[in-house]
Amino acid sequence: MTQRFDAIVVGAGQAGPSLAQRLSAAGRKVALIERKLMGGTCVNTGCIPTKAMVASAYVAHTGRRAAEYGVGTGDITVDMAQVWKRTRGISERSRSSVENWVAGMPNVTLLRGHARFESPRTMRVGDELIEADQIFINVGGRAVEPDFPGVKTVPYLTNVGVMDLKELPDHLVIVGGSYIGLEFGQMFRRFGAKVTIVEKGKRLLPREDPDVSEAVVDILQREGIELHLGAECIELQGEEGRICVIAECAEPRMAVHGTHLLLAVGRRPNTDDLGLDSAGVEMDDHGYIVVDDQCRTNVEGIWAMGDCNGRGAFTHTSYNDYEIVAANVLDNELRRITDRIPAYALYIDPPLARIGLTETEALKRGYDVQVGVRPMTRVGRAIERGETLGFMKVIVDAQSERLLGAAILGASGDEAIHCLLDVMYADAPYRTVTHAVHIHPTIAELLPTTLQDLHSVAPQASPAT
Ligand SMILES: Cc1cc2nc3c(=O)[nH]c(=O)nc-3n(C[C@H](O)[C@H](O)[C@H](O)COP(=O)(O)OP(=O)(O)OC[C@H]3O[C@@H](n4cnc5c(N)ncnc54)[C@H](O)[C@@H]3O)c2cc1C
Ligand SMILES: NC(=O)c1ccc[n+]([C@@H]2O[C@H](COP(=O)([O-])OP(=O)(O)OC[C@H]3O[C@@H](n4cnc5c(N)ncnc54)[C@H](O)[C@@H]3O)[C@@H](O)[C@H]2O)c1
Repeated sequence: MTQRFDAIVVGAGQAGPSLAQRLSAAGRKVALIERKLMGGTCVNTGCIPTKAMVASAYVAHTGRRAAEYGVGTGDITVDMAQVWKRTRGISERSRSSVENWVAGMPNVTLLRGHARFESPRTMRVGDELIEADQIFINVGGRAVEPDFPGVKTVPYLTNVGVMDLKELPDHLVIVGGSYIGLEFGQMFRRFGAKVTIVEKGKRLLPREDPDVSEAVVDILQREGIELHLGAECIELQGEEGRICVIAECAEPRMAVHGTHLLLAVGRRPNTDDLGLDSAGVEMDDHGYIVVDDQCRTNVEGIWAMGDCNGRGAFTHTSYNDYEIVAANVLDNELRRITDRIPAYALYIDPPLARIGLTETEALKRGYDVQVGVRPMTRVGRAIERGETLGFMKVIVDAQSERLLGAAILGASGDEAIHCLLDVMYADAPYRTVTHAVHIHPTIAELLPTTLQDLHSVAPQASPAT
């Protein structure tokens, strides 16, 4: 017999539980379906555990520098089992709180299992058939497992397995030099492993301005991380404990031998086994569910939120998709994905925080670009903390006097950047910031000064991509 609900929410990641709660508060009878761990990627194998590990790595790194600050320590050692235990504890507490939250939601039935469409209004979860007029998909994604020659013969880790290592690898080789590759690369180096990162791009982080890429390379190399760029033709050989990553096409030819291999070459959506064909829901060539500005799919009554719609790849974008859907469906308030200003942080140390356009993008779009740059060596708080790597950079449109974007690669940049982001959301002139009096001594204190020191950038001086 088919069980009837008002709404089905598939996936308990960043959007699903919040939407289930709003629907339930509006008196709807809701089925929330989760096939694995409540809280999804961020809570279990993503942001939360990685940032907990980054925190351990930061302590190890700062401990090694303790004498600079006049603090004595013994030799710094890292107990990976304790790093793992702390990380898992933080992640598990977060998962429990999602579980308890959902368990306390009136009108919400949690079904554990894999959901698959049987028709546009019906889904199967194990032996149960359920139906609803509104279905909200929040199925997230997983690591791409690339078809490199030799990949089937070589043991490798993804973001899931690498977090479960309870012993330090001697030499971790990482393929992919973006968020996951760089965050894990720096943390394992700080834990004491030799780390090599192999990236197919000719420069690291090609979506960022070249000055940002160069500074990130400098930060990583200072810590002894080996980088190989332009490695487009990866081949794998070896066995447990003796792995070889080869790129004949790299110049010079590259062959790196390591003990462990992490593949961090991107994510793919969990849409291949969702029965979307049976519902007639359109996907793009990469399997992302095609949605409009309100997260609606091509099938009336079906929405897709979070990583699986390809319109964002972060926890905050998934959560914002929930807010957009809730506003449109329940509050009769028009909210749109395109109202969102790009914002993200790469959690190496110091972090790279980014909002809006890069300088390169702003020039390409024909803005009358002005840029202000301040090295962290000229930020008092960074000097006092002994963390002076990186710089802050603001990008302004001289015509409208609006902020177009910013990058802060520097201590606490991930926090400080929000005072610029909020001014962008307010659509206020950048002078709002230059006239603001910030607290001394903070990292954000120097943002008004950086904005008072703008210079024009001609299109021909556009940084090479
Ligand atoms: C290592 C790593 C670090 C990250 N760090 C950050 C960070 O610092 N900041 C940041 O903003 N983002 C970060 N991210 C990205 C962030 O984790 C994701 O963008 C976010 O979790 C996406 O949320 P979601 O709700 O779209 O999907 P998910 O959190 O992936 O949730 C989807 C849920 O759906 C379930 N599911 C899938 N298919 C089905 C089905 N058929 N039936 C039932 N259930 C199903 C899954 O089990 C999962 O629980 C990181 C990601 C990784 C991998
Ligand atoms: N701080 C954060 O917000 C954070 C942290 C971790 C992960 N994430 C999310 O997780 C997602 C996945 O991260 P990711 O780093 O795996 O993917 P990504 O898509 O950001 O980067 C993949 C990298 O692998 C490289 N690559 C791809 N194919 C390759 C090949 N054949 N050989 C060598 N290099 C190759 C790419 O050039 C790129 O640099 C991101 O989209 C991000 O949104 C976010």
